Amino acid sequence: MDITPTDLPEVLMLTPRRFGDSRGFFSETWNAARMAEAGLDLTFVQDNQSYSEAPGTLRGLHFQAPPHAQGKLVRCGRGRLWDVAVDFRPGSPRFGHWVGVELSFENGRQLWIPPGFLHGFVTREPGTEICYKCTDFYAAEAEGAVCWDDPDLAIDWGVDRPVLSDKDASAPRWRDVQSPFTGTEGMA
Ligand SMILES: Cc1cn([C@H]2C[C@H](O)[C@@H](COP(=O)(O)OP(=O)(O)O[C@H]3O[C@@H](C)C(=O)[C@@H](O)[C@H]3O)O2)c(=O)[nH]c1=O
Repeated sequence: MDITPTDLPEVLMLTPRRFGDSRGFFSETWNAARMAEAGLDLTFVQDNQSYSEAPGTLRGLHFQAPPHAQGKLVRCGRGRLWDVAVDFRPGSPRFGHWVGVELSFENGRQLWIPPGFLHGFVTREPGTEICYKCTDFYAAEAEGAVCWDDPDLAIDWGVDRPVLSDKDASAPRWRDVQSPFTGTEGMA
């Protein structure tokens, strides 16, 4: 497993080893003991999958407020997507900064997004599947969102008119959402 920090140092890119043979490949997509040895001692309680038909489908930017804050380990099971994390921790020197990484079935990459970050993604191929492990359960009452095309964040999604849910199409602006985080999330 190769682990590389991104421009947001708490957001990590993980590339599990693939054992290829004449059938295809085998890969451990999560191994708690090995990851703990590598400094990522995490407990996941929920696994999620979503599937998007059209390329240019955008989901985000989402978070869950404490005490239900979620860290997410994201990978692409099929197709290709652009995964984005935004630092939403008050007091962080990188508050409001974002990072994007292409995740695909082909490259097998994963992105670790700690609690305290917004998460969103846009699909880049038809029939794209995303899978992610979460460190806390879904809690509808703790859900929050920031609009994907916020000018203060200026995220380069590579699409102008994405397919959105009604909820995401009417999400509030970054400057109007009070961060519920303490600022220490994601610290080692
Ligand atoms: C996220 C979630 C949704 N749901 C339900 C609520 C709703 O009826 C339906 C669809 O929910 P949404 O429209 O919020 O799904 P979606 O827009 O795919 O939301 C997801 O987006 C990405 C970017 C994330 O990071 C996730 O945490 C989650 O917020 O699924 C659950 O039952 N459990 C869950 O964990």
